[in-house]
Amino acid sequence: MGSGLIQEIVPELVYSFPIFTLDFCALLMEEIRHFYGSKLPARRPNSMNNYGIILNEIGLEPMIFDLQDAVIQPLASVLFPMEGSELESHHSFTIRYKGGEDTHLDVHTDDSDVTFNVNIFGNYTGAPLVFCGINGEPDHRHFRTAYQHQLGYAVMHRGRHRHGAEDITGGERMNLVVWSYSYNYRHSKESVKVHLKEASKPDERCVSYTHDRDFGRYKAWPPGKKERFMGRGWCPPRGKEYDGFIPDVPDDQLPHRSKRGGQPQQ
Ligand SMILES: O=C(O)CCC(=O)C(=O)O
Ligand SMILES: [Fe+2]
Repeated sequence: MGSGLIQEIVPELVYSFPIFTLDFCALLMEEIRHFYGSKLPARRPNSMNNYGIILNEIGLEPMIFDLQDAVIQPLASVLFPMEGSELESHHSFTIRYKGGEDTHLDVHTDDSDVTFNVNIFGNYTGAPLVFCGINGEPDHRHFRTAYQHQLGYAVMHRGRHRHGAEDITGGERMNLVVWSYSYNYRHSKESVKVHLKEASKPDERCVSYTHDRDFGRYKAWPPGKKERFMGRGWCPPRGKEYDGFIPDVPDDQLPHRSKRGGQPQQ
């Protein structure tokens, strides 16, 4: 931190630093475009991402382990000592936003303990990465900052930090994302999820159509999302709503009231 290379984007929560040279970004893009060109079948990295590739499946697992050992682990143990002191596995993938394809990523938390996210193709406009609060805290749906990716720069944050990517307005953005896991953290009492009552109504930029019960009160539904998600959200959990909360669909009108008590992630 003292070197000035690592910038604190949200104090104590989100950091950014240069990591890949422009040549390396171009090489990685070449490899990924070759894979797209091959038309080989690809499983998608998660349910929110239709155009990404799982990097282990195109032979890049050893490279990502090297990256985890050399960069992610040493930084995570200093920046996020509780979640990041012993990272031993990862799920790594690319994400792509482009007009006519996925244009954004709904607000969410990651199924990771520490997330490392580098921009590897930057010929685009829009698509800021929005950070809100830590999942379960009273202000977890309050806007903190909008970060504009820079080519070759990484962002690091905890998996349970609520975030999302807003619409791309032109060009194409591609990022490499590494979700790292810590067995020890996952089996510690610190990782037990506690959801506190929300302090006040959410900010418009922090509501999620996938997860929230009151999305429609704050934002217009993107095309096709209302039909698919309205009445299916879990957030805020019942009993933890802010004063004055009104859901999009009252509980007694929910056709498929979820029996799950938990908080689904991506
Ligand atoms: O667009 C971004 O940079 C965020 C990607 C992200 O949050 C994810 O893939 O989980
Ligand atoms: Fe994410």
